[in-house]
Amino acid sequence: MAAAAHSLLHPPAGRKAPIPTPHSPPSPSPFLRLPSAARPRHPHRLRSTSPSATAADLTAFPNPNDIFPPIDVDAATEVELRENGFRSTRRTKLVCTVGPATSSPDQLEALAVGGMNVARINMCHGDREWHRGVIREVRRLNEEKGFAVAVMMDTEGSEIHMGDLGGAASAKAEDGEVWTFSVRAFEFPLPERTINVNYDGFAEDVRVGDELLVDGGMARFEVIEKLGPDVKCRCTDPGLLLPRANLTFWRDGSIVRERNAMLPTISSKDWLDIDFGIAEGVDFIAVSFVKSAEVIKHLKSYIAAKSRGSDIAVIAKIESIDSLKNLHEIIRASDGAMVARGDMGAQVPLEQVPSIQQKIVQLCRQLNKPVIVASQLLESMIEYPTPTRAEVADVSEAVRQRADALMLSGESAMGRYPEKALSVLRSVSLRIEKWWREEKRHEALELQGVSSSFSDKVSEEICNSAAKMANGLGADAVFVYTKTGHMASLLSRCRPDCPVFAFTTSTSVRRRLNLQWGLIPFRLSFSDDMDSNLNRTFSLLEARGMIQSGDLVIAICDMLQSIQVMNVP
Ligand SMILES: Nc1ncnc2c1ncn2[C@@H]1O[C@H](COP(=O)(O)OP(=O)(O)OP(=O)(O)O)[C@@H](O)[C@H]1O
Ligand SMILES: CC(=O)C(=O)O
Ligand SMILES: [K+]
Ligand SMILES: [Mg+2]
Repeated sequence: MAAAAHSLLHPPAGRKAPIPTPHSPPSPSPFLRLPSAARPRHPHRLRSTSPSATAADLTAFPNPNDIFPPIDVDAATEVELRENGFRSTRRTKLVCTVGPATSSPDQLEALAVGGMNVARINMCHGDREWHRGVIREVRRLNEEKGFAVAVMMDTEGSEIHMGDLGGAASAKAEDGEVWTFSVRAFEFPLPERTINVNYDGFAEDVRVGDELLVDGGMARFEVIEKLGPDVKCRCTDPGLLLPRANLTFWRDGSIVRERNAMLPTISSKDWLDIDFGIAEGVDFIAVSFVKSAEVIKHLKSYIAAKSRGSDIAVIAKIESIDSLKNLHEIIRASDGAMVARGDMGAQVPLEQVPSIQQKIVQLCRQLNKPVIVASQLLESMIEYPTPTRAEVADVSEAVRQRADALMLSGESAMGRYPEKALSVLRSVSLRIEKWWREEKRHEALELQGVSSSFSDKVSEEICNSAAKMANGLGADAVFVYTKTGHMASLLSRCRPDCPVFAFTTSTSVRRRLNLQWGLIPFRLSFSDDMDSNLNRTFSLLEARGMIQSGDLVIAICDMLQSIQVMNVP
């Protein structure tokens, strides 16, 4: 079960060189104060256990709630902090798609231990009972084992896709074979070389000569004959057909969007799934094949009316040509975005995907929305225990772009090495983040203002200043006390050199912050008296060995809009 904390690729990164921190006692006023500069410096001691302590540590650890009820942090994050030290702890968040390979309690726990921040369930696959089982198991792990894994539900959407393969896990299409794609309702088992298509207009919309792509080109066919509901196609590029694989058809080099362009983004099945997600209290709903901002606004107001007070975040999946056309409005309307490269690669030429990815990542940062880079990051690890060099380079690039989160799909859902794949994401993230900090590769990205009200503008400026001060002073951490999570996300947006400890009273805000770069969300009740908040936090964290006397902390709070700079007493 132990997901190795450190690299499969490199030896464990050694302990980071000691970071000098100035000493000074905390001063009493809640406003901007600096520690006295000319104090002696002492090396930052790391409260390390063994370098590869993850799983063992977690099982050896009693449930933190039993001992320290007033403060909660994700158990695996706490271990990572000890292992890597404050400043070197992982910033990039990790999303794992749960599937048959990872849905048992032990498998889910292994992913949580391995650093999964968000568990994704894809409503294209599995049934209601299966989804409910996974959601409840994640919640149970959180409660009983001290994790804070969030749950993301990903809608099916109503793009054209194949049906189930009559129970088969996959089917192989060979060069030259003739397959029938049909809109007929078949009894199982399906006739040989027959694929059911979910879109009723399919047989009318396609023309002889069109090219049919399965999963964006994993297999290709040419339409050779139309016979009522049946469309005969010859395989021109052999490949593996997976149940419910996405289908697109192309004519004269362009994707065909006939009447299927009118399909709703959220189908009637999706609405039922969304009701289910709201009832089960998922943290994120990712909307597949978003075409416009309207659908996001519609869903957000539905959630607000239906779930009164709960704050499910809506993530726009950018995976179609229409979503690229309306990118700004869609992202502005959403609580985050996903670069869904799988289907996107079926709709735009593959060579355009990398620049689109970079554009979306930067736009999300500008608009202060978390962004997930998804699909095929470690595709070969579905079958093999080590990634290809090219995959490692791809993961590195997403980390270097400072995307908030990376996502595993088939690698964790149905691959042979889910924990190893997660461990690769972890070690590559750590290594590239460290490289970036050491090289001080501060990007040219100039952050523009995102706030509309004056009060928000003040918060934004405080966050920008706090991040800048943290970098300039070599702070060990920024502490942010936030009711809604907004100030924490503004800090994350600045991508500071040290981690951000985000204290929030709400369990759901805390789980939502799991998706944002560099944030370590804690649940803590706090007051509007910053001095007492800080003293309480210091003693709680010190008792847990998470901070120690002398650590330099910059603290901000959304209620007071103050900045304090102080050493842990
Ligand atoms: N709940 C599940 N039950 C069975 N198989 C699953 C499940 N979730 C995922 N899979 C398998 O893992 C593969 C990759 O998962 P992923 O979530 O990326 O789906 P996808 O079908 O490729 O579509 P998309 O991500 O575009 O919705 C799927 O094609 C499917 O074979
Ligand atoms: C994740 C997803 O939906 C895609 O890449 O298509
Ligand atoms: K989906
Ligand atoms: Mg998709």
